[in-house]
Amino acid sequence: MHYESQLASSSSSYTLRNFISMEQLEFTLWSALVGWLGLLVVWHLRKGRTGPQLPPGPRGLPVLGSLHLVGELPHRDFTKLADKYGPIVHLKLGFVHTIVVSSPEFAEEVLRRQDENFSTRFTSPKIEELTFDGFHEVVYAEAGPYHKYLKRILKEEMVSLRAQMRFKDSRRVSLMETIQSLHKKSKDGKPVVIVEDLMECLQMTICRLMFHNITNLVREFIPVSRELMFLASAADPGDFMPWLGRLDLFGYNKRARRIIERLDRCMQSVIDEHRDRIKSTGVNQMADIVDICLSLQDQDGKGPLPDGPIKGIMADMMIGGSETSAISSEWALMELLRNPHILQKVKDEIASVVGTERFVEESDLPKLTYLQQMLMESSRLHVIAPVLIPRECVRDTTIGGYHIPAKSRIFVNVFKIHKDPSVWENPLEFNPDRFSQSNLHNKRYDFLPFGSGRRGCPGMDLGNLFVMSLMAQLLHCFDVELPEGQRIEDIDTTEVFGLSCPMKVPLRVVLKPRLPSHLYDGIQSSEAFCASSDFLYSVMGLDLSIGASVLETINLSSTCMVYIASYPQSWATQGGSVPITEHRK
Ligand code: HEM
Repeated sequence: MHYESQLASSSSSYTLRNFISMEQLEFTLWSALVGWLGLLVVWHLRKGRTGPQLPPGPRGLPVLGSLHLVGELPHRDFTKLADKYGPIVHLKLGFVHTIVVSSPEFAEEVLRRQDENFSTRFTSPKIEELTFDGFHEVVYAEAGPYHKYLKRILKEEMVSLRAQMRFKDSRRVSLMETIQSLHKKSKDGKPVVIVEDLMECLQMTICRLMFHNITNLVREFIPVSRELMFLASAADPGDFMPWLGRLDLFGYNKRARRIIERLDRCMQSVIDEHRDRIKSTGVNQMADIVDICLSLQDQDGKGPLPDGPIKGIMADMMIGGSETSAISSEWALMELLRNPHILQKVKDEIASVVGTERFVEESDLPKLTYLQQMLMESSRLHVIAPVLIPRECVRDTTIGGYHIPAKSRIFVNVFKIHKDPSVWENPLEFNPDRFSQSNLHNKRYDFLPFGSGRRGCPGMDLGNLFVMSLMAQLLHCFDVELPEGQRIEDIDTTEVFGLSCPMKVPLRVVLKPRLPSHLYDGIQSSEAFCASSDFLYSVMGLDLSIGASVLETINLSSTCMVYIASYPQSWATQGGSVPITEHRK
């Protein structure tokens, strides 16, 4: 009994002692936690006061951040934010730090001074699908030696004016086919959705530049690459909440995989066909871009440019080259319809240079300075990539004294810069004269239709050439009018956001031929062109570029050149130019 009561009392006193110590322990732990949190808050506040802060911007909601502030036209929403918070804005889009710069000064900081910090693109599971044999094409390639090499090949060997000299006839035949087809359509006087014809013209041109005359593949290639364009620009929840990317809620990753497989098959057969032809004839005629790419490989397909990147280059050409130029032309046409006095001035200029007894030649283009000014003005008001293609910051840095965390997504709001009243007088007015020789000024980052820096557009020269020739030929061959009953004020000038920004309601126009009918009737068909050029290639072994030397004399006019020369786009900033031949060894 004694033993039992002793045990009972000892056990109860043990339990009590134990309880008290637990309470003390808990108290101590809580005090430590509160103290630690307090210290953390003080440290954070002090850090905030002394270190650089994030740029100003909206606070955002939990999880979503400020996604609700960005709608279908992000460049317009970013512009509203810039009006409220200033030329550099920070917002969280989902879980992603997002920085929008909207002044020439901050654009220069991103595109030139800190180009290296902002030279990569963000990736997502969808973008990871967009590879060929595991190789990215230029647009999404990670910044580094591979991107630099591929881009240099694309620019110097394929899309520069020098490289394009050999493809003059391919360009001409597609353009003249379009004129012929528009001429037929014009006969019934019905309106045409002009961007569709322009797009087809450019896609055919690019296919011909790339693989000369494999017509059946061209037909397959065009719809597939359209789907690729859509997928590349489609916004996905995974872009803002990275863990959602793998769930593939909208099925984009799967679609991207499928489309790349199709495109890959299509391009591989083009490459194989070219390789077989070169093997069987023992000569690479350098007749198209695939031939040029294959010249960088040895007979077994090895060398610095395997098949994967060649397919990437073809995808870049198709995506980068066709839609951008077609849409630029559509916007320019729209502005001309809204400004008949400017349209008349452009037509007068073309007539004075070309006359009325022949079509426009590429050698006429440098003389069409007012047309060039008009196109530059149109690309100022209607930017094809209003926030460029977003980049990612590779390391912590500062802009204008503000902290920019590594992995932030960066948008350069060219849309706003191009309409900044402190840079452009009456910015909303369509006035080609602001690009005339006498009005040129030396500011570099207030006009960025092709972006700039390491990620700037490599196809600027070719894009300009496409748009110039299309517009010159179209305006020379046809009087372009609005359909009967449609007033200028009825034109809907809203845009759709995407990889490029087309008109929401495509422009419909009525075309009336202006030249003598025998000219349209005499347009050579593509079959005739292919037959004659094939004959030259295969029988006589002639390189058509010899006969296509007109482009040697083509330089954009001095107006354009001053601007382009002032583009900080140079390869010098990318580590100098290693001669391409070194990569061929
Ligand atoms: C009027 C025609 C064109 C316009 C307005 C245009 C515009 C642009 C813009 C704004 C960018 C983003 C630049 C940046 O982020 O700084 C870009 C990138 C690019 N463009 Fe173009 N472009 C045109 C024609 C072409 C053509 C003909 C090609 C053909 C090869 C091309 C290929 C590319 C490529 C590969 C990139 C990605 C560059 C990189 O990430 O390094 N573009 N373009």
